[in-house]
Amino acid sequence: MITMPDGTAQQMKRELVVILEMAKLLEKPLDAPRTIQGILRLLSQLYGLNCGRVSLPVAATNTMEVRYSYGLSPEDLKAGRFTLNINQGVTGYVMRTGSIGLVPDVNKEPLFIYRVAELSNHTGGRMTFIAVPILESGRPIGVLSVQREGLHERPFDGDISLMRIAASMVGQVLRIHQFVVDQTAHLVKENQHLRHSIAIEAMLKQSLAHGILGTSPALMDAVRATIQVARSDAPVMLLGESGTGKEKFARMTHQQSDRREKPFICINCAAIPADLLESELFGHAKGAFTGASQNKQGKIVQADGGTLFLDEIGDMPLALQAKLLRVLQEKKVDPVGSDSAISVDFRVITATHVNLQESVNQGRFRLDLFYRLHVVPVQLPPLRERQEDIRQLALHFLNELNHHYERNWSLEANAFEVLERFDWPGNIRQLQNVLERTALTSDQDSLSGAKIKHSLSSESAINLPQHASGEKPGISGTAETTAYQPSGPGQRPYGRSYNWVNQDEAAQIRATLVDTNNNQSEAARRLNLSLRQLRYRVSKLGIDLN
Ligand SMILES: Nc1ncnc2c1ncn2[C@@H]1O[C@H](COP(=O)(O)OP(=O)(O)OP(=O)(O)O)[C@@H](O)[C@H]1O
Repeated sequence: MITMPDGTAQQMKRELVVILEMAKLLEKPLDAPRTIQGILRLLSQLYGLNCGRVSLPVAATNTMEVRYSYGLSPEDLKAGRFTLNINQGVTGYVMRTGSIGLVPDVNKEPLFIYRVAELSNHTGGRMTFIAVPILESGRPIGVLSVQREGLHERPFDGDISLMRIAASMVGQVLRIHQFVVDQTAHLVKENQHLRHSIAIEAMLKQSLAHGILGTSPALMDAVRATIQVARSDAPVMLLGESGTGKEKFARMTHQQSDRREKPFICINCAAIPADLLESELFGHAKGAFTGASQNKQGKIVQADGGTLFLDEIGDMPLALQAKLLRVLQEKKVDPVGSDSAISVDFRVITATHVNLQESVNQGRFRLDLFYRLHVVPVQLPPLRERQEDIRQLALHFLNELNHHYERNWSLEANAFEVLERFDWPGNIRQLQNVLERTALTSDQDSLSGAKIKHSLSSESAINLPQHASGEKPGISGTAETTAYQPSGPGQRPYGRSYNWVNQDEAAQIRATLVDTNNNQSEAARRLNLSLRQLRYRVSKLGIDLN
């Protein structure tokens, strides 16, 4: 049996008590601040090691701060007295080197910095400062420090070994705490991601239910914007080139609103001659003009309770704009030749392919009406800006054709390539037509890229209405037409010119990228391409961007 002096046995007993009490703290559910403070409290109350603190490095800085403490005044903590540079003082030394820091008498140690008010006021007596590293895989991740006041009989060895045990417990708590924090952050992120995916899925389902195909971000933005406001009565203005699905979106908005059981009335202001548009919209009384043999209900009254969709609103004559504004303000319609107004309640959705702000600037559209209608603008992307949707749309339309004509047409792989490389100035409607023409003129069920190209080149002979440039489509209500040029520079009847991706372009794109220091936006601008088109060409032509 080993015998030891009474003092040593006593001290070991006390150490054991402290260790057992600390271990008990670790058995409790994890609460890092509480557990670490508990450890510091035990060191102080049971062992006389006071003002315990755990200093940790501050991320991305060269400093450390006290994160957990016991017995330090809140004023000192608040005053930030415990933030120190890692190159300073005993704590910094322990953190840098992973060694033990023992200052038997702080009054005699020049390295020691008096940070605590209590210490700075300390006059006589001996004050010992002990700091041990908190290690992880042998590397310091923080420092545990205490101070011991007065003359103690016991040697420092016992204090240091007890502190090492305490530091390893603190390290364990910190590790578990960090693990929980990381896991929680990961779960929060995953949860956000899931919510986002669910929201997109829900939107896709809703848009699919209305026959709107496509999953591209540009289309989803438009779907999101539309669905968000569908249930309100806010006027929606759909902006986009011809054939981008403005009418489809208007119908979806109506179907998603509380007015869905009521009529959806659609009128194309560009398709009706100006002199007939007034009576079409507002109605007329019998005898109002030659040929008005009976009362006629206008589209606005027909839309009562439901939604009125005014397509190509930019083509509405100024006189009718004033009349429409009155209806929107007063919620009353005056049919032509009638002196009794009819009360109406409808939601208005408008669509335009022209830049209405420009029309306002040029005096062709009333500013007050513009403000009334342009409450929720929704931009519908042209097909060339959502090339990733072309395959899905093409397959869908081909299915419809097969169903309708009871045939079994299919698209060859190179047909998809051709479809995806085309600019589609007439957008989805044009895609539909080209597929139908290709199918009907093909003597085989399998439709090749060459056949699609053939149908597309015959498109170049078709006159299409002036578009997208914001140029005047004709106030009279009959849109001006312009020849659709396949690739003539400067000719952009529908957005960008008819451009195939071809190898000859590669050198020009490379040179432009070099000239612009690989600034893709600037290169796209110089090449008269959208950024998306440029990126598509860069990937198709295998151009190295480095
Ligand atoms: N996202 C889509 N998914 C499936 N079909 C679509 C989609 N968008 C449009 N279409 C179809 O394309 C054709 C043109 O759409 P729509 O008439 O809604 O376009 P628009 O922008 O109103 O055209 P315009 O301005 O020339 O009247 C329609 O046959 C429509 O069903």
